[in-house]
Amino acid sequence: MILLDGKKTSADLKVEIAESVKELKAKGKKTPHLAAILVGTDGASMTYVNAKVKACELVGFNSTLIDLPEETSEETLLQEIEKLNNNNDIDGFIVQLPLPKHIDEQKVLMAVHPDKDVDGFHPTNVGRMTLDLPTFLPATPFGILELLERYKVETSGQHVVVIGRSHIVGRPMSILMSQKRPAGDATVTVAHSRTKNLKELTLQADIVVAALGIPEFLTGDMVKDGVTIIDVGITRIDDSSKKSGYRLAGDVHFESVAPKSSFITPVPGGVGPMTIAMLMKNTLLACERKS
Ligand SMILES: Nc1nc2c(c(=O)[nH]1)N[C@@H](CN(C=O)c1ccc(C(=O)N[C@@H](CCC(=O)O)C(=O)O)cc1)CN2
Repeated sequence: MILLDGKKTSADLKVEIAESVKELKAKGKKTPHLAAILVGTDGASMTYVNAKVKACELVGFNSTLIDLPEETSEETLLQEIEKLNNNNDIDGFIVQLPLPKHIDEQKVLMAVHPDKDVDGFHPTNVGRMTLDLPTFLPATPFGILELLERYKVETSGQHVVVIGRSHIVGRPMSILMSQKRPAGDATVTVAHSRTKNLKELTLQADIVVAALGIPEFLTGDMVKDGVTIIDVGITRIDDSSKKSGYRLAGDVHFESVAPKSSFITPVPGGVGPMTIAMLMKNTLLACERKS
């Protein structure tokens, strides 16, 4: 069993991105600048946004964090987005999800200019991704492709079962892995909460992408020997024995699944850190595209 080490791979990627930034600077080009909008005080979202700002520092980007209170109106948020769309120094920006319930997420994501949409969530960019045209790929699926490629996991002709159909992970993952591309060319099945014979499907899978958000859902009896496992889930579970007060659980029951796997991502240290690194890659691309 080989661990797909997202922590190390993302660190390698950040070194590569930092090199590109140095080259840009040496040529007198602009320093990439990422902005992030955070609405509210959700603990996990704060952790992720802070990690994005820290990653910017590490690779030599400029960053701007716009921290808005929970009660921010949709209108105010749309105004903040418009300011970033019109700010020439900002190459790309993200609105951290989830948003508070009173805000229409789709309306917000559609307000981000596609050229600055480094999350790849705008319908224009989703369409371009679907047609396999140059665009910003959503960071989590992009990170999974990068991990599979760097670890030389065979995907061509393999049966991939993606559990979950979210706009951020499951849906784009299924599209990307079915395309003719590195870490693609797979035969993909998308399973979700209404799927009737899930275990029958996962038992046939060469690769399982677990992205349903139910902790430790996928167990050893649901997979075949030699399977590759991509665990996208990160749930915080109360645990008073930990200093933080919680432990992190993936969607995969690691203890029973790992012994049957050829490759498996851990939680933490698997897909999560790759998400941050690929956001940096998209921001660099946004900056390079402008110059
Ligand atoms: N605008 C966006 N919102 C959200 C996205 C996104 O790509 N864009 N994805 C997720 C959250 N996310 C990034 O924003 C993210 C999740 C997890 C990690 C990560 O590094 N996790 C660590 C554990 C960290 C911890 O909780 O202590 C790990 O897995 O090792 C980074 C980014 C939803 N929202």
